[in-house]
Amino acid sequence: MSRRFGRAETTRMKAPWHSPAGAPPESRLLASVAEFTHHRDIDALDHSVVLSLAELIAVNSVTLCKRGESPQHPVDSIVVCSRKPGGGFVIEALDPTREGDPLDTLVCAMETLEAISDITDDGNSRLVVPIHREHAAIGALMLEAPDSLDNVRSMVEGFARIYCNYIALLNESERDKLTGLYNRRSFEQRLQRLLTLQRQKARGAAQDGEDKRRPVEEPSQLYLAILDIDHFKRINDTYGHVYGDEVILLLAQHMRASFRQSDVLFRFGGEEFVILLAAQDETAVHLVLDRFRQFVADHAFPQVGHVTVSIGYARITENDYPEIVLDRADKALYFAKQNGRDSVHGYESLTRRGELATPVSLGSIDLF
Ligand SMILES: Nc1nc2c(ncn2[C@@H]2O[C@H](COP(=O)(O)OP(=O)(O)OP(=O)(O)O)[C@@H](O)[C@H]2O)c(=O)[nH]1
Repeated sequence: MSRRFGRAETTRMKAPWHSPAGAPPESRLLASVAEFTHHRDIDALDHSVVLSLAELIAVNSVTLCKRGESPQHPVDSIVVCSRKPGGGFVIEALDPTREGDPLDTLVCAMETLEAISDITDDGNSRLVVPIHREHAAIGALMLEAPDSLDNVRSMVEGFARIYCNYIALLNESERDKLTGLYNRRSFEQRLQRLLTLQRQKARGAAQDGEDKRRPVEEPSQLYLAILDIDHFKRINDTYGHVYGDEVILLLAQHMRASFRQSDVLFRFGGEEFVILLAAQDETAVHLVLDRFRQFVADHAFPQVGHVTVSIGYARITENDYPEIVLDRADKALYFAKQNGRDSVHGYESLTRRGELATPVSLGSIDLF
């Protein structure tokens, strides 16, 4: 299989379940479904699905691709489980932004909602099955094997249906009911995913740098921003909670439309939102956040009219505890609230200018 997107995050795996030698195929199948639906964590579930299928069927590899939220980013994540020549499996998370085949084939199956059965350049059989719910694909499964995969197609489609139902349940527990944005519970896991993706991109960029034919991607930093609606209590008190809720909902929709698909948006509770975003540097992140602040200030909400927001942000590095970064961004937000609201402030620049007290260190806050 020609993989033009880069390799990353390798984990050596054993089969997750053990069915006795000679057990009937039905019990192996049930054992594998029981194993993957045991997971409550979406990344662990994804790994378990590809591994279970690779164990059940004599394949070279099983790929699970998850759909992105915009046409510019049709794929959100890709996980591949490959059989090793000496036995056992390797699971890799691949960079979903690299173009070419097999990404194009996976996207085609997701768009047409039709399974694709073909032969790869190196002569293997390939089966791509869309994972869909209510006429919309949430992803696709792709299998490659030396022999024909026609006889396993209905089983793979069954796996796709079970996976789809189960992921819907897990997704519900990760999302805020009013806005559909991620909730606070999913914050740490999303942050870890983003840091992993960041590492993959850095590695990919280094490889591209060695390969002079490829354009080098500009390095970027990760930032965490906390956005809070100003004087929200007044909105509730003046117009009632229903209009208050509508402001929260519309603001969330504007956030989705304004930020990049790769930025991760949370409603942390009440009228407070968190954004995880990548930017070239502090100037760039400030510009993006201030542009959104200005958009909100200029926008007229139904009935309520003009509303403003305050934003505080801080940089995230690999070694930071999430609580520390949240606390830094919160300090910058507090500064904005104390200094006129309707503004954006960065923790690092406030600290450099000596406008905040002592920088936040691990010993200074309660982690639990
Ligand atoms: N409508 C609605 N109101 C909420 C929700 N969650 C929290 N609130 C209200 O949001 C208000 C937040 O008020 P405060 O924390 O005092 O802050 P504020 O009035 O926005 O003032 P500043 O943040 O200082 O600008 C409270 O009145 C909460 O009851 C919600 O889901 N819907």
